[in-house]
Amino acid sequence: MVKATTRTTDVVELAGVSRTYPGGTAVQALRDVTVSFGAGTFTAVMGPSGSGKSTLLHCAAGLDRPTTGRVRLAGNDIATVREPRLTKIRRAHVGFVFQSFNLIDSLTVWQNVMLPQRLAGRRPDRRWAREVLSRVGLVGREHHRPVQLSGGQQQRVALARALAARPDVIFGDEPTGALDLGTGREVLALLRQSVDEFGAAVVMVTHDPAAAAWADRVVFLADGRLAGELAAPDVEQVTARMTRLTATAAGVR
Ligand SMILES: Nc1ncnc2c1ncn2[C@@H]1O[C@H](COP(=O)(O)OP(=O)(O)OP(=O)(O)O)[C@@H](O)[C@H]1O
Repeated sequence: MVKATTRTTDVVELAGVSRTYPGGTAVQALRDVTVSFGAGTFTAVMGPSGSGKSTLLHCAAGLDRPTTGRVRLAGNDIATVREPRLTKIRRAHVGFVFQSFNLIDSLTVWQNVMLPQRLAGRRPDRRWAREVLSRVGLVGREHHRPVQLSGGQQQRVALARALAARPDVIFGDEPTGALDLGTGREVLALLRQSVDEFGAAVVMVTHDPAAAAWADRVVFLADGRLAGELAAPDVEQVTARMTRLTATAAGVR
C-alpha cells in the first residue's frame, strides 16, 4: 500500500477506503486507499480514466459512502454518519467547484453566492461575500444571471459561492475542464489564492498536467489504488508519470 500523508493539520483523512459498486459485475472503484489532505494545501488527484478519481472525491466529500474504511472530514467521522447530519457537516465545511459550474440559472450571481449559507441556516456574512466577489473580479455583476456570463465568469461565481461559506476544504472535479487555457489559468490562480490566503484545503481532480502543476502535490490513482505522489510537481514530471500510468493501465486491459 502506498501511503500519502501531509504534515499540516489534516482536514480530510481517508483510511483504508474501498468502494465497490454492486451489480452483475461488481466494480471495485477504490481499493484500500489511505490519504489525507491538510489545511492550506492544494492537492491534485490524477490517474487514467476509470481509475477512481471521482469516486475518491465523492467519498472524501461525503457525497458517497465507502464500502469499507474510514473518512474523517473536519474532525467528523463521516463514513457512518447518516442524513441529515451528513448534509449539515458538508454544508459547514465543504465547498464544491464542478466542471459544469452547477449554478442555479433562476438566481442572480449574488443569490447563488449566498445560497450555501442560507441552506446551512447561517446568518449570511455579506461583507465577506462582497470581499470574495471582488477577489474573483465580479463586482458589478451581482445582479446578473449565470446565462449572462461567460464560462470563466460562471466558474468564478462557483468559486465565490464556495469561498463565501468559508469552507475548510474545496473539492474541484475538473474545474477548468470546460474553460479555455487563459480562463482556466485564472481559475487555478484563484484556487491557489484560496489556499495561500484563506488557508483552505483544495483537492482537485484533473486530467491536465498544467493544471496539476499549480498544486503542492499530485496524488496518483491507478485501478482504484494509490499509485504514488509527487511533491512540488512540474508539468514535465506529471506528464511523464501520467504517460507511464496510462500505458500500464492500457496494458492491463
Ligand atoms: N455509479 C456507478 N455505478 C457503477 N460503476 C461506477 C459508478 N461510478 C463509477 N463507476 C465505475 O467505477 C470506476 C471508477 O470510476 P470513477 O468515475 O471514479 O473514475 P475516474 O478516474 O474519475 O474516471 P474519469 O477520469 O473517466 O472521469 C469506473 O470503472 C467506473 O465505470
